[in-house]
Amino acid sequence: MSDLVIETTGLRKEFRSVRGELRVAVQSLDLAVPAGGVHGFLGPNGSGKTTTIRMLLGLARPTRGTMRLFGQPVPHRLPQVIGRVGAVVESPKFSPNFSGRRNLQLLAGAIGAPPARVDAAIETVRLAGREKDRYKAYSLGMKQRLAIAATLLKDPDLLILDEPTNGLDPAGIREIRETIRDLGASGVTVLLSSHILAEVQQVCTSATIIGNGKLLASGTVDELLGSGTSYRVLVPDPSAAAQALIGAGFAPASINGELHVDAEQPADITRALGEAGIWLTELTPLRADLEAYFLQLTEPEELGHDTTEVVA
Ligand SMILES: Nc1ncnc2c1ncn2[C@@H]1O[C@H](COP(=O)(O)OP(=O)(O)OP(=O)(O)O)[C@@H](O)[C@H]1O
Repeated sequence: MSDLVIETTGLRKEFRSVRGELRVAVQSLDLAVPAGGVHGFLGPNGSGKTTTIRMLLGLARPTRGTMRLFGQPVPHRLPQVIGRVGAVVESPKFSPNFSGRRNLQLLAGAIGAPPARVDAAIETVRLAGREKDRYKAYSLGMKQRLAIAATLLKDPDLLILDEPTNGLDPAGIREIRETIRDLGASGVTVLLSSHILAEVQQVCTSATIIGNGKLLASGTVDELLGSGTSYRVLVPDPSAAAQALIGAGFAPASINGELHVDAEQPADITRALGEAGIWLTELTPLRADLEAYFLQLTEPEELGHDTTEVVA
């Protein structure tokens, strides 16, 4: 049996506007989320993250393609696996005049979860000490953490969080990120949808990047960043340096009077130039983070929706 917690193949979702225009929200999406850790589902606004999540949870019907949760085909066998899945996709309805704890107790009663799980969930999302305050007195971040606590009541193996830090202030964002990291470390598989690159880089072990509903890249965050990086090399005599680098097996590019060189390690560049008697004035990594990579992948996609594959 597959050890993937989430698997989609050729997933596609089309919407038709009131004027009859076709919009392809998700196209040919192959998503593979391994068990354990926090998996980022990264894409700009409108790239199809929520639509994909809604299909996985049986809230929207795919136009085409297959989906599996814990190896079981969904939506066909969703009733058999949904008990293992917790999801925060939209703001859940809590009673404003009840405390956070009371709200969780009511929910636990409704789904038949053991009462002891309420306090465990409060502890996990770091609401202890504030659990007896009324829900309406909670900050947005606390409300979001209570929503996560609600999903923990059934002790899920998979937690799906759609943009959980949206609308939060920096302190709220930090608390949610710490909570998500804790959950990933505790053995729950988390799918974290986000349009924030830094968030995925900080919190996730692996990620899938989508743009315009299409898969752009997938792998561990380290793989996505790549072991090789491009460096900007500043030297007093760029043409002499370019000759030396070519002689050492590099392929330098001259861009606006600067040399850009791909290398596994910056020391490889320093050594090659040093051996030719050329001393650097500056050596700067050009793709130091996921952000540059993400922009490089998604920028052309921002131009418009590709509906060229619409013909069914
Ligand atoms: N019910 C719907 N009817 C028509 N179009 C829709 C519907 N739901 C989503 N879309 C369109 O599908 C595309 C993908 O939207 P989706 O909400 O899945 O993106 P997203 O990546 O979750 O973005 P965001 O972070 O802004 O929520 C968008 O162009 C959106 O307008």
